[in-house]
Amino acid sequence: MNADRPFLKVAVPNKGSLADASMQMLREAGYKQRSESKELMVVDEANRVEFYYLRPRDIAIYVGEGTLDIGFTGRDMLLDSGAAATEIKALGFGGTRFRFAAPNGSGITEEQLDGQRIATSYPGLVQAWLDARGMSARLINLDGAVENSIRLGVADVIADVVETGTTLKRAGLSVFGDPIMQSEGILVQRNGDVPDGLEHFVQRIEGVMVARTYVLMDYDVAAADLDAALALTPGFESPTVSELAREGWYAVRAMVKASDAHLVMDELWDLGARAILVTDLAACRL
Ligand SMILES: Nc1ncnc2c1ncn2[C@@H]1O[C@H](COP(=O)(O)OP(=O)(O)OP(=O)(O)O)[C@@H](O)[C@H]1O
Ligand SMILES: O=P(O)(O)OC[C@H]1O[C@H](OP(=O)(O)OP(=O)(O)O)[C@H](O)[C@@H]1O
Ligand SMILES: [Mg+2]
Repeated sequence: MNADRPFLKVAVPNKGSLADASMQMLREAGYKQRSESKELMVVDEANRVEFYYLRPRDIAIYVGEGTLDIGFTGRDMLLDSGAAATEIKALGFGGTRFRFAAPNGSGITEEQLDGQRIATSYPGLVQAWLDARGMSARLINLDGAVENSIRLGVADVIADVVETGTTLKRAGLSVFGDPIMQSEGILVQRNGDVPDGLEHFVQRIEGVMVARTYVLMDYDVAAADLDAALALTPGFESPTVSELAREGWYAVRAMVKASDAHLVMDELWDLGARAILVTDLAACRL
């Protein structure tokens, strides 16, 4: 199958918050992944894909330079890097906000950032935010643990990734102003470039995302209640309706959002549907 096409080269985070979720998604999509954390690359011969394990911050750069075809990274890291790469798919994990924060009770506002020392690991994002407002500040570029920088006297405010807010709270800091951006794990490709094999790769990832979010629901319903039941379970495109051996009854099969499944089952039951079954999806191609 596709034996003559070149191997698709895919960058995967080797550590950090996106690494496990990216590898898990790839495994669910049927790809071979590394079995121990020291492996730098894996060749999946059967699927004609090579996986390279890299720092998440570097991934958009490799893809933008054309060394690798596509990669898993964070939206914040892509924009911070300024690499010639484009987001092609949001992946539904690694959700964070990028925000300014200052010591509790400081009362500082965004308008007062001119001339301040701002510590961050994302200088590209912060500089773009300042430029857009015609402001200037001294950026203190740190590798990580940015929340410590104010206490240690190298900065007045920070701009950093916030997920639960626990790290900020422990450091005695509070966010101020609007979020600079919302981030999540994304798939990136080189600007304007559609490498061979990309379509199937993206379809597999989309299949995993749908299989995670939807369940398959089957139920039996009397003809008189069929329309009301179908309105509750419109499916992804259209539900399958088949006649039952029992006169005047139908069997229905439809995809339902997993988060709504129990509510939908309650409502179907109330309108007279019976034998309501829910099945997890292992994979799909829609
Ligand atoms: N606590 C978190 N929860 C979820 N996603 C996060 C969290 N921290 C960072 N991220 C996201 O993960 C991506 C990579 O950040 P991460 O902190 O994993 O990289 P890093 O700082 O280079 O690695 P490390 O922290 O291991 O040195 C970014 O897009 C970021 O928004
Ligand atoms: O809001 P929270 O749930 O506390 O998560 C946010 C923290 O997680 C990340 O740190 P990480 O562990 O990646 O360390 P780093 O700062 O050294 O990158 C990020 O840089 C914040 O510090
Ligand atoms: Mg980090």
